[in-house]
Amino acid sequence: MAQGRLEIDGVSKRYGDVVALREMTFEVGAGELFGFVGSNGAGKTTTMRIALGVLAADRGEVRWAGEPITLATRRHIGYMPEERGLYPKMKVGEQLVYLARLHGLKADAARRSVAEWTERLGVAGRRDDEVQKLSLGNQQRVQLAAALVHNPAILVLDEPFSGLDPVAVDVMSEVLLDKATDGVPVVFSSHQLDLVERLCHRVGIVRSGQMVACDTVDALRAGGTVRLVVEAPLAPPGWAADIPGVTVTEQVGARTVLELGDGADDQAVLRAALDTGPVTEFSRRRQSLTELFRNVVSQEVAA
Ligand SMILES: Nc1ncnc2c1ncn2[C@@H]1O[C@H](COP(=O)(O)OP(=O)(O)OP(=O)(O)O)[C@@H](O)[C@H]1O
Repeated sequence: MAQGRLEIDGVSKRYGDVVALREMTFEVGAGELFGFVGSNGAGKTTTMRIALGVLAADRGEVRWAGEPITLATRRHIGYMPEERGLYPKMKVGEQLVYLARLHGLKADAARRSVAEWTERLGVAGRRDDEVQKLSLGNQQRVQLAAALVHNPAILVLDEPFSGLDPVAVDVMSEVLLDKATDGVPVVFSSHQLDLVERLCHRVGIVRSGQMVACDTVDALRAGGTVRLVVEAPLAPPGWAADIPGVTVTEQVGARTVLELGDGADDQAVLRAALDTGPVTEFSRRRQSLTELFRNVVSQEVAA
């Protein structure tokens, strides 16, 4: 199957008076794992539904491998909806075979694929159980299997990690990385930013229906505030207050976290710390995606 990038190009959408998306634009390359993050109501689900074609955009276009997505190409998308979409009274195995066949697999291939994915996702022993008898986490594993059984060329997953236990998170992470390695563009939304930071090649931060930052986490960090962590057990409160260009953001016990402004000298901080007695830790701390996210979102609010 042809590999290609998924492009969301200038997509706008209103629900009555509510503007859900304003020229939403980003792309996910073949083989790329893309994390889609944003506050509640920012427009992630709306974007994903439009990418899948279950919702029409007011303006803009979604393309795959350079061509607008059509009914035929939609069959190659694996989608995991936020509201989940399994039939509660149907047996897990029957349901997955049905879904695989709906996407064009022959009966034998569908059964093989269902056996493979339920095994991989740890729900093979539940194939004869009704979906409603499974725990929520296991239903979610089945939902992921439903997105994968037809060997999709694009994966679009709405909060696939929510509510999963740590082992299931590892299984899900591994599957998504493997699909990306196979050349599939994979986009998923999540509020678990540590996970997004760890897994994704690139991240898009969306606010009020617009993409406000989109890059690798390292690139998004570049130019951000430099933070220092200093542990000086004998330092009195306020020991760093008079160092030029330095703001203390946290002081708990022996540990102080400081932000360096433009031109601030980290060696001046070290000297001031040593003046108080022993220094047991002195390190630079990289901004986490959570901190980046807060900055981007608050900048936008201020704008
Ligand atoms: N069917 C609908 N009718 C009216 N407004 C809607 C509808 N669906 C979404 N919206 C509105 O569109 C905006 C974007 O919602 P969307 O569900 O896409 O956000 P989200 O980023 O997925 O949020 P969350 O993280 O909470 O799932 C919100 O203001 C929401 O209230």
